[in-house]
Amino acid sequence: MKQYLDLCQRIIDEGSWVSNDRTGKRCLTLINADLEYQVGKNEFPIITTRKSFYKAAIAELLGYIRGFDNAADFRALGTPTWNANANENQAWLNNPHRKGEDDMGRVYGVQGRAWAKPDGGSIDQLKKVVDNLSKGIDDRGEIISFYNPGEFHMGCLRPCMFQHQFSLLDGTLYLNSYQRSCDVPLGLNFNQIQVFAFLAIMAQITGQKAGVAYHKIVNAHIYEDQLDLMENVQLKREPLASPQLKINPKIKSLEDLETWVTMDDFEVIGYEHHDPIQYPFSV
Ligand SMILES: Nc1nc(=O)c2c([nH]1)NC[C@@H]1CN(c3ccc(C(=O)N[C@@H](CCC(=O)O)C(=O)O)cc3)CN21
Ligand SMILES: O=c1ccn([C@H]2C[C@H](O)[C@@H](COP(=O)(O)O)O2)c(=O)[nH]1
Repeated sequence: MKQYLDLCQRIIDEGSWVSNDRTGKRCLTLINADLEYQVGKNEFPIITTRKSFYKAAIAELLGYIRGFDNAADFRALGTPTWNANANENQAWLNNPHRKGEDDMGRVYGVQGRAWAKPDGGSIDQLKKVVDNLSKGIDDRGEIISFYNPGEFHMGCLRPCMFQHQFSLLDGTLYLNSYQRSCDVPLGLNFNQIQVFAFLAIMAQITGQKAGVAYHKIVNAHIYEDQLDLMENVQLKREPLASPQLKINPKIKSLEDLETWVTMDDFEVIGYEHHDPIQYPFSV
């Protein structure tokens, strides 16, 4: 929690104003932040200075794992977070590749599970990594990349957390996640949980011991209409103790994640938090 608050304060103290054409808003922006999560020690990096809807964050991750390309599937799993990008952004609504209501196009999970090969067929990046890690193999390329510039025009948004690399060292599993663009008040609240949970889940289904997750953020920003709430409400609050994430131990394979797992299989034990804050969202 402290590293999150320190990043917010750094943006306020050292950030520069940048105008953003896509949203038509200005952002207070900082380049480069490195966050670390102790997954092996189960120090769950959930925000306590406001109420965090952590189940929605995990539902997003599960949707990426399942290769979803539709905001309705995300809603059914328990998160409304893709509704606006699928249905309210004019550039995407005008895009001939959009297949109708709720379609997100070839984003995140589609790239992770079905990266199109130029010579036909597709690549399931996630399955390859799971299969290797389950056998104790780290070929120094256990990478899941969502960043496919050749298909940006076929999706509603370029991926923000665009790459995850797993490493096995001395019987411990590590994760390095890379994020090109981060809405710190809204997105990072979810992204921290997702990086942590991704390592915890992958360790569990591959039978490895979880270690540390390293989260690199390049462009970290606060939108102009979020700044007052961050500076004068959230940063005035005292953080509370970090809780633990409990994942149903019956989840043992990628197939389990693809079929029967729901948000009931994830619980945060002892989550104390301050009141919710509703930050404005930019589409
Ligand atoms: N501007 C922007 N910021 C983002 O963080 C973001 C995007 N766009 N587009 C794609 C995804 C969608 N994500 C989202 C979208 C909405 C919330 C949000 O409204 N969160 C609320 C509660 C949501 C709920 O009720 O479950 C929050 O208070 O955290 C968070 C992340 C993260 N990403
Ligand atoms: O997981 C996510 C997804 C999105 N975001 C934020 C970061 C930016 O504020 C927008 C995306 O806008 P771009 O113009 O494509 O950079 O969404 C996030 O923080 N986390």
